[in-house]
Amino acid sequence: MKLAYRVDQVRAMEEAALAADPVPELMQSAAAALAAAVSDLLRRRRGSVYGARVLIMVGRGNNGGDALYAGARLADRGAAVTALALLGEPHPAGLAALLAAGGRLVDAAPEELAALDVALDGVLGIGGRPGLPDDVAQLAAALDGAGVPLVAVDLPSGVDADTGAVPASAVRADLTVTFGVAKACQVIEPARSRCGELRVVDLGFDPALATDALRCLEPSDLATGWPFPGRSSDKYARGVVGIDTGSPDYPGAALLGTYGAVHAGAGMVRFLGPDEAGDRLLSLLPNVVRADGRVQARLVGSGWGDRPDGAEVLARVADEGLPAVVDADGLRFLPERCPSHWLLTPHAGELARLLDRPRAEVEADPLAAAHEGADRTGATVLLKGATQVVVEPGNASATIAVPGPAWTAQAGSGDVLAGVCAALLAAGLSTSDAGAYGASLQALAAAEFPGPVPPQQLATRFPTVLGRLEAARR
Ligand SMILES: NC(=O)C1=CN([C@@H]2O[C@H](COP(=O)(O)OP(=O)(O)OC[C@H]3O[C@@H](n4cnc5c(N)ncnc54)[C@H](O)[C@@H]3O)[C@@H](O)[C@H]2O)[C@@H](O)CC1
Ligand SMILES: Nc1ncnc2c1ncn2[C@@H]1O[C@H](COP(=O)(O)OP(=O)(O)O)[C@@H](O)[C@H]1O
Ligand SMILES: [K+]
Repeated sequence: MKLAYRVDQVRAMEEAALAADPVPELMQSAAAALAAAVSDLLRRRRGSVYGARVLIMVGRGNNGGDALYAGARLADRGAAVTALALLGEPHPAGLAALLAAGGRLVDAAPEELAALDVALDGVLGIGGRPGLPDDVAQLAAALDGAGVPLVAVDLPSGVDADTGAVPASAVRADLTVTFGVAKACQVIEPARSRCGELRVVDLGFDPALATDALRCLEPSDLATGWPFPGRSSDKYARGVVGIDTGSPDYPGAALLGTYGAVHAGAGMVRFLGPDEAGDRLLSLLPNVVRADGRVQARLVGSGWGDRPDGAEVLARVADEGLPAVVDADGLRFLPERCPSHWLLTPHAGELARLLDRPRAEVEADPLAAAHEGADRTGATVLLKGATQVVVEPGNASATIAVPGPAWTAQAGSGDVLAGVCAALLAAGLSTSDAGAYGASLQALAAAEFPGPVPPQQLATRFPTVLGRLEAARR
């Protein structure tokens, strides 16, 4: 599992490290690692650092300082390094080091950008506000257009470091060399995609100083935490899911959720929704049981439309006390306070309606919106989207699912995912793990295909992915 942090947490870790080591030393460690990463890139692309043409875009903070010191190291190795000050006076000691090593300070970008071998973005780091002045944005876009590899120092300038939003112009990097720990913007879209490859430089920060880091799942976490059946497991150990989804207008949601639960390994699925969907389901999946009986987790809400008894169904599910996934239209009928063993699976529009806010606000800061949703409802929230985040009520931490291709963004994907999450709840996982593992499985399965596939076909790839994960455990 990777961890990522907000700026206030990074600053606290930085301060503690600074108490042990003076500023220049920390900056020198950062610059040395940055110079090494740029040297690797130059060697890969042109064989050597010697004679490479390097442009450094410099702001007026320590981020520019890192870039200038790294530039000095590259100049020492024979690169032709040019620094361009973009926001005023650059870091004085860093600039002095670059000039002493034979680098130059210029007041305009070179005419022929395509002749550059690499550009460093040392404009803004964790002290930056989102967005870039127009001239900086134009230069960054021109470098990108000219095919010059861009290395972001700590983070791509212009992104919002804490939310992952890109509200205005921002650098698009090929490589980001980040210091101490990963930052939230490196794991949340759309900023995540602006980072390119991410390299985290160890500066000896103490992660124990921040208890509520963002937990970013990797496939190995699924291999360890997925409830694979044991040799003596029976269908009840694997878990029985009771599904009441779909409606005459939306029968497909019932089929898709059931596909999700069955292919994610539910021991049994009882389909308790409308007959139209149930009859069709049996012809596709004869293993599905239509009779009520023992159930270990419920799935409700997908494809309900304006179901007239929606609130009563949810009240019954709450009284019964079983873990449950409440998806889609079910979210319109939530009680004042939900049981803590419920997992809500809204997309941004559904969460916006729940919080009575514009959708754009949820999309601009999905993490904050998911926290608000969990705290208000009392249930765990899996907020779906390009970044899938899971938040428990009263818990300042959050889990981010393994990211997957955008092809997943299609009608019906959410229905399948809700079925996967319900199967995981029935197998005994916590609401938070069920949401995060479910969303991760969907992403890993989607990554198996070179392009779009319908969600029901995606579900049939779950067994292959799970088989591989289980084998990786041994
Ligand atoms: N303190 C330390 O010892 C270390 C700091 N490090 C570096 O220091 C960086 C943070 O440095 P700073 O706190 O100086 O902050 P920045 O270097 O991010 O820059 C802040 C400066 O830019 C200006 N600014 C912010 N947003 C702007 C915008 N949108 N348009 C125009 N100007 C804007 C601010 O007014 C301020 O002057 C980190 O990202 C990292 O690169 C690393 O060297 C590790 C060690
Ligand atoms: N850009 C994206 N990249 C990857 N996955 C995405 C992206 N956008 C949406 N998704 C995923 O696609 C699924 C869509 O779910 P949802 O909108 O609820 O569909 P529906 O309700 O029609 O079934 C969710 O799992 C969501 O997280
Ligand atoms: K930067």
